[in-house]
Amino acid sequence: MTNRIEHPIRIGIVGYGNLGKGVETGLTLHPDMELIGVFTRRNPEDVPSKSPVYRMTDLEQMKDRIDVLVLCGGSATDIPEQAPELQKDFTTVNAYDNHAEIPAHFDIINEVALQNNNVGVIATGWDPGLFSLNRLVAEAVLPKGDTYTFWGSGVSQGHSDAIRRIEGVKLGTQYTIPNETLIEDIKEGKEVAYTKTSSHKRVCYVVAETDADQAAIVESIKTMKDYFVGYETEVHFIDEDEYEKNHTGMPHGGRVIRRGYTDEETMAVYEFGLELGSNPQFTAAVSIAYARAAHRLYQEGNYGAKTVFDIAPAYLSPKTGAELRKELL
Ligand SMILES: NC(=O)C1=CN([C@@H]2O[C@H](COP(=O)(O)OP(=O)(O)OC[C@H]3O[C@@H](n4cnc5c(N)ncnc54)[C@H](OP(=O)(O)O)[C@@H]3O)[C@@H](O)[C@H]2O)C=CC1
Ligand SMILES: N[C@@H](C[C@H]1CC(C(=O)O)=NO1)C(=O)O
Repeated sequence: MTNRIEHPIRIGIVGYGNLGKGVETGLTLHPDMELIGVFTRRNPEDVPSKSPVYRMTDLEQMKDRIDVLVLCGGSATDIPEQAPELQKDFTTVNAYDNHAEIPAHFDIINEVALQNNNVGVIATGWDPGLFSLNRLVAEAVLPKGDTYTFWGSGVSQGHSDAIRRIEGVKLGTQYTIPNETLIEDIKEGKEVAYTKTSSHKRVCYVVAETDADQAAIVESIKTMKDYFVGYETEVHFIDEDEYEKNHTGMPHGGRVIRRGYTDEETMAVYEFGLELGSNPQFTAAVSIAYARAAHRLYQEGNYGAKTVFDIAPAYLSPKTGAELRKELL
């Protein structure tokens, strides 16, 4: 692993939504990184950032001024469209979270990154991301057992982004509610049926456009592949005042539980949990650490697409290998 980087890592943010704001805020906590600018599809004057804001077309003449682009668009449509194109000219990091499509996204980014000798770290964040990593470790350590993932209660950015993309939806937030009884049964060692339907409920609050077809919106949500199909889902239509008053917070969290065995009958429970005051800010914090790793991998000539499974933890830290080894004691 390349030790400490000699100059700050120069970061560009693509897309200024909740996640983009989180990266902008989070970067101020990392002395080895600097924000070069925010890049948006909108008119820069319409973007409420105090940082330099550019049009996407400005990236063309800024290739030599940016080390890593953190792609903060929505996974439903933005990342699949933007990431392959931007990968031609930049090392990138994204928080792509359409789980079913991650293998395909990896292959697309890998081909472009190898053709252009750069790095594309995909599906960072917490799920996918740190939850994925912990599921891997838990299953490697406890090969005999079962793994359960629970999210919430809180706001899923991906699911909220997805409903906001539906025609006729002006504003939308999706809450994920875990089945706490099922969690208790798992921890008590009971036999459980863990399915989409049994494990979570999804509750959506939507502000519809004035002339929108509300029945069509409900149908679009409940039949949305990869996001809502299989889950018990509620859709509530509210006015903009109620939305702004009660549904703009973005707390979340969850836990990965591996109930395993270290012999035929001795049980071990591996649990990794998160309690997040701000889902987007934490997701941004993970993407920032992986932006550091992406730049190091680029400097080592270790090109191509990477997931959290492919990157040694030490690459995430600003500390040198020697400093980290002292912390093992
Ligand atoms: N892996 C993980 O654990 C997690 C992943 N995510 C992923 O992050 C993605 C982004 O989430 P989030 O930032 O909440 O999504 P937002 O809807 O806030 O932003 C998505 C994009 O929409 C555009 N946008 C934002 N605000 C406005 C506006 N007022 N008017 C017009 N366009 C706007 C921005 O692009 P532009 O500036 O170009 O207009 C922005 O990049 C989610 O879709 C999810 O997939 C999120 C949390 C966890
Ligand atoms: N990717 C998720 C992060 C977690 C949250 C979640 C859910 O509530 O279904 N699944 O994964 C997000 O966009 O918030």
